[in-house]
Amino acid sequence: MNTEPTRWNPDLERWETTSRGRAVLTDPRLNKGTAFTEDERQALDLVGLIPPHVLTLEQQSSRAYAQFLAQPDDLAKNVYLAALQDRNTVLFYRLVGEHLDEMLPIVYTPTVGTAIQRYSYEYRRPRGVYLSVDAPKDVERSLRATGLGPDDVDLIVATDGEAILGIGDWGVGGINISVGKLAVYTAAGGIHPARTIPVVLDVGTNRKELMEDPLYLGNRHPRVDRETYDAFVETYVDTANRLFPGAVLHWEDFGPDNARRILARYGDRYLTFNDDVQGTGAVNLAAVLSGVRASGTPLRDHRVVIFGAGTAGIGVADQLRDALVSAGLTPDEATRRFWCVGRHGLLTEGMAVRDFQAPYARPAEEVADWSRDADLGGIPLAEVVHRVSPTILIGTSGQGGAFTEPVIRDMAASVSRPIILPMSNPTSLAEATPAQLLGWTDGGALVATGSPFAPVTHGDITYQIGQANNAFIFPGLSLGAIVAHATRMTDGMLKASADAVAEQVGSSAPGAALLPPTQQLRETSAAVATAVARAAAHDGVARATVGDDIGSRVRAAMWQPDYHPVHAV
Ligand SMILES: NC(=O)c1ccc[n+]([C@@H]2O[C@H](COP(=O)([O-])OP(=O)(O)OC[C@H]3O[C@@H](n4cnc5c(N)ncnc54)[C@H](O)[C@@H]3O)[C@@H](O)[C@H]2O)c1
Ligand SMILES: O=C(O)C[C@H](O)C(=O)O
Ligand SMILES: [Mg+2]
Repeated sequence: MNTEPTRWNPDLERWETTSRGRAVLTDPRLNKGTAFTEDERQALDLVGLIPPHVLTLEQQSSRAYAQFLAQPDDLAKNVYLAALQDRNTVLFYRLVGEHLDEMLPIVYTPTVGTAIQRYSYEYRRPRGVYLSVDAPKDVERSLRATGLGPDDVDLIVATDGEAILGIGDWGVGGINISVGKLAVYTAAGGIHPARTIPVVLDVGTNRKELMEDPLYLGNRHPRVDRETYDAFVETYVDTANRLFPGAVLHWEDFGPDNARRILARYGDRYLTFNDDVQGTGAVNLAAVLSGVRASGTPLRDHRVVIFGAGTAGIGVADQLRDALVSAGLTPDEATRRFWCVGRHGLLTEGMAVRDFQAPYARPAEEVADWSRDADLGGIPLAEVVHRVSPTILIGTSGQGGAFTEPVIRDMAASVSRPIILPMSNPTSLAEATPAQLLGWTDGGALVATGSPFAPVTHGDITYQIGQANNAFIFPGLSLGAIVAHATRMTDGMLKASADAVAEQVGSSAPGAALLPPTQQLRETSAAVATAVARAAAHDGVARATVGDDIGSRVRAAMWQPDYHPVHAV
């Protein structure tokens, strides 16, 4: 029996609650603050607990916007919005939705990175579920404590905090990347906020300053050994899947080995995906496809250098390679179009590489007379670019400024419209800024970046900078899977998401962005979800019927930030 005092009644589209008085005001799902109607105030025992005048949601939103603008800096804005989210779900999403361009960078990349680093200092209230490797027996109890039943959850985002954006290990503070991704899911993908759970798997931290910080809120020990780690992840997956069998399991910001191992272990058994590997691969493919269109050179003729051969970099390579195969190359020919550069330079045969990097290692004879850098212990980016003359250069290294002027000028010397995608986050870790890239290539570069950048004027053209961030993929990807009742996330669904994003880019006129504008993220996500649901049906993993009305079904499934009646029971 469900003993929760509050439930959403989907048939009557209203909340039903046995709570009264302050308990109603402290539940962000129910709370409307000064917008509670006279009748609700009477029925829910709120009379006298809120000032008498009733405001509309629109009035509340414009007041909240003024409060937001009055915050002194981006971190304070993030904290302000988090507090609003804790008080009033609808108002939070109404405000964020009305100012998506301005607020996405606050609740999500890049400011979410600062909020994670400052987590134990800015802490106000808990949000989400904190699972500790030291208490695996409590995993079930903690997930049940959400009060959600088997049919109540569409999506769980989990991180272990080891590889947050490009800023590394931030332990329990990682919960904020799960929270931030879910905010994007709802604001941009219309995922019902009450049907999601943010999770952090606290397996310790290797950051000494956190372990020694008296205010640090996570487990104060190093990350556990692999066996303990795997057993804990297994407990999480089993329990989450048993309690919430329909939910998408989203993995975020795991270290490269764990990210790949988890995906390999669970990808074929559950409805699950790794955002950094697969979401990033798909958004990169979308950016490349629209760049290729603008470059005038067919996809099958491109050469790709990827700087940063980790979770994201190889995820990007894998999906791009599949696209080259679809464009007519053999798998082997396609693989040979990639030169991947890691922390010891170009991946070459004979180097100690990770198994997922191995297919891209270049033959020793090819590079025999290429110059090496003794400090690096291998062939540096500049030499690779000089030898290869790539048409596409992608940054997934987390090394701010790594695309230097000589490297970019060298690339542009042989390619008139080089596609250059510095995808690392947050902003300070971008491999180059759009202004630099457009300056060094005299406006020739086709640029998109992982973090948001303002437009750049060069000569008499103003260049819009598309954001090659997986935020263009994951909301629609999961929404499509949810609407189709998919049982797996297939490669076909990922490819469909990339194609759908690329199709949303209308123009390849000079200065046009390679990706759709952030302000249109809701429309883009609806298009992605529709394509993904169709792909799920095509791949035989959809349990729901996916017919001609799928576009309208997707739109109807998208949650909107509007107040609904709160009914006293
Ligand atoms: N735009 C997006 O949607 C998106 C998505 C995921 C990740 N990213 C960004 O990509 C970056 C990497 O993330 P990740 O999850 O792949 O991390 P990761 O740790 O798995 O990979 C980083 C890789 O960079 C390489 N590297 C590190 N130092 C280097 C150096 N000095 N020279 C050359 N290579 C070096 C290594 O090969 C390493 O494997 C981060 O900044 C992250 O924000 C962007
Ligand atoms: O979180 C983002 O902004 C994109 C990506 O998942 C990342 O790790 O950088
Ligand atoms: Mg990430």
